Amino acid sequence: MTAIRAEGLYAYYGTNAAVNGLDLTVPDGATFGFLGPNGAGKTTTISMLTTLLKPTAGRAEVAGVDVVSRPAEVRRRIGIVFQESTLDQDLTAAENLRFQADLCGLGRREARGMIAEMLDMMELSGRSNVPVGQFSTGLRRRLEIARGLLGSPRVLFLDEPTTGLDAQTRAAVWEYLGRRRQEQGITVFFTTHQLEEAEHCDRIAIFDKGKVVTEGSPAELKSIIGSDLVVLRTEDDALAAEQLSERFGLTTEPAPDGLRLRVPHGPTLVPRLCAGLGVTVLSVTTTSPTLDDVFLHHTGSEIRESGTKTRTLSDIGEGMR
Ligand SMILES: Nc1ncnc2c1ncn2[C@@H]1O[C@H](COP(=O)(O)OP(=O)(O)OP(=O)(O)O)[C@@H](O)[C@H]1O
Repeated sequence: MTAIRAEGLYAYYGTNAAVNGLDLTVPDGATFGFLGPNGAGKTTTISMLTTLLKPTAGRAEVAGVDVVSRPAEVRRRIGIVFQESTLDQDLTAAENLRFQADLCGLGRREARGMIAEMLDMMELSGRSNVPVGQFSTGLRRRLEIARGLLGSPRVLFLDEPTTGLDAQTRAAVWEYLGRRRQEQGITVFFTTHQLEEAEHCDRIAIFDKGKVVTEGSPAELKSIIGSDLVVLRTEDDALAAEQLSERFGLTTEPAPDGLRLRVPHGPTLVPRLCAGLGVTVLSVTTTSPTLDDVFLHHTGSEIRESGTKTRTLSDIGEGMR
């Protein structure tokens, strides 16, 4: 079964198309990353798929149910973890979950069992009676995920689930989600603007300006870039560039860290290059394509937020192929 299917989905705020004709298919049981920069329309997409916002046009099904015509049924089959915390700070961890269990319509006995199970799985059992106001950001996030999983959803939606978490807590959250997915086969759909996070996915859709620009597994998407970046520092870079062009037909670009070139398979080619050059090689590094490269390749801009180095298409070798 398909967990999520969207066809020609649009969301307008006034005249601004936040989601601009989205087509999407998420297989059952997948961990699917919806990757895009700030303002791309990720939250708006999640809002439509979770029935919180009515699409301006188009249709979408979640767990086989239409989000517009049968919203209550969709809600019974999904869990949501919002970008901002929606926990009640004055209630304890267990009370927050009990409140959610009531909303899910779980019976008393069933609720008690599930709450204990969730707290245990998220390693929060020892804190069940602590008010959430006393929780760290990481603990709150864990509790929110526990709450999202409480009604045994078929599809769990998470909007930027690990934003603001340190690396250790982020890793723990992914471990919990992975375990849950294995045990219950749920589909995990999450948005992120952090490329490292997308490595946890079976599939990724790169989303920009309200549209999916490409989709596939991380490996498939990286293979589209198809080449490794080699940075070569020699005793005479100008001469090395000349020889690489004449002897190997390779185009290079001078950069502050050395000569940059793109080759199909760096580890195989680099020893041949070094041996064939009549210039002493001081250092050489080979880097495989990253999702950052993939994003840049498809959108012409970087996903990273301002304040970091701006790269251009030539950095990923667009001009060399
Ligand atoms: N309630 C609203 N009213 C008007 N415009 C909105 C509203 N919510 C979002 N937008 C606009 O729609 C576009 C998409 O916003 P959205 O929050 O869906 O993006 P996002 O990809 O989730 O961004 P972020 O990563 O910053 O959360 C943006 O231009 C935003 O300013």
